Amino acid sequence: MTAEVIYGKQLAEDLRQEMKEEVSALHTKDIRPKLVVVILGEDPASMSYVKGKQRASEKVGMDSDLIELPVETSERELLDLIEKLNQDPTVHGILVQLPVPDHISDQKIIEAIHPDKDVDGFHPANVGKMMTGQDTFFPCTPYGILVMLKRADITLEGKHVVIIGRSNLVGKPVGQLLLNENATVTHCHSRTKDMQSHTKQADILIVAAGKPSLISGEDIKEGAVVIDVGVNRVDGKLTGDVDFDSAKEVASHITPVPKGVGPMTITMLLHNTIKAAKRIHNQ
Ligand SMILES: NC(=O)C1=CN([C@@H]2O[C@H](COP(=O)(O)OP(=O)(O)OC[C@H]3O[C@@H](n4cnc5c(N)ncnc54)[C@H](OP(=O)(O)O)[C@@H]3O)[C@@H](O)[C@H]2O)C=CC1
Ligand SMILES: Nc1nc(=O)c2c([nH]1)NC[C@@H]1CN(c3ccc(C(=O)N[C@@H](CCC(=O)O)C(=O)O)cc3)C=[N+]21
Repeated sequence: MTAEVIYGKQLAEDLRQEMKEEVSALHTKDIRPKLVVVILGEDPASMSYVKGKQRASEKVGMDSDLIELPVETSERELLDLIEKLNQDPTVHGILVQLPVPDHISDQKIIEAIHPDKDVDGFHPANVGKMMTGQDTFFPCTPYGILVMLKRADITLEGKHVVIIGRSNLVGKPVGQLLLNENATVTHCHSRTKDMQSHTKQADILIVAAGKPSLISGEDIKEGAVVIDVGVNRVDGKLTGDVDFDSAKEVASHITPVPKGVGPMTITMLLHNTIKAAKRIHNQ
């Protein structure tokens, strides 16, 4: 079997076309969805993601601001800035690029962003809503994966989904969203014993470990769907966590890196920002 490749990039472009029309319709009502991204320091990988997001928001006609702060910015200064953005009625979405430098607490920053402007979906209030099956901002990468699976006509109900990873940003929320869709969910992590015995059971395998070539064809059940979330730079080249060439011989569907999950993440960020603007303006 040679897998069908699911190009998130193509789907992302289609969805952004639809969003462009939605944004123009909002402009006629004097609503201008606006995202503000805050980044501390000049990590090249972070900068590249942030630039991608800027380009994407411009393309759909959305307003977006990038606030670049020096790496030595204090926690107090960052919290004050977030408070100012919380109060600013022209700002609908706030994203602080994570991780922040060690002298600042990620959790404090996440909790400082007003839940109504938390387009990352990381605030405990929004996480709690997701856990209890309520509508809210869903974290962008998990949500992008869900939309990609649905658009590829992959049934989720009753499927065994195995996720490698249990981070608050990716692993845990993707498991929760798929549980909400009636999948049976297993998480593997660094303390899991005999991981292959789990991955081999997966109808849908989601790999979010940040370890290049962690998974290859021999770890995958014939006909499984493989979603590669990993973004690793190896010898200057971007690669995922899955050995694509061996995996595609076994899987029925597989996402590439690049052009897979990443572009969907950015698209769901735009979606959440439009949702925030509509909600703030009671649309
Ligand atoms: N494409 C996109 O849009 C995005 C991609 N990413 C990428 O996804 C990957 C994961 O991100 P994130 O969740 O933030 O990363 P974290 O480092 O926070 O989490 C990694 C998870 O993988 C587990 N893990 C690590 N090594 C192994 C191993 N050898 N075997 C089994 N489990 C393992 C860890 O286990 P434990 O909990 O025990 O430590 C942890 O739960 C990264 O490559 C990141 O760059 C992230 C966000 C967006
Ligand atoms: N508050 C916060 N929210 C995030 O959502 C967040 C974050 N912090 N910190 C970093 C991670 C990582 N992340 C990516 C998003 C898109 C691509 C992406 O679009 N990748 C392209 C390639 C881009 C390139 O060529 O560099 C692709 O896979 O095709 C990658 C990585 C979001 N993150």
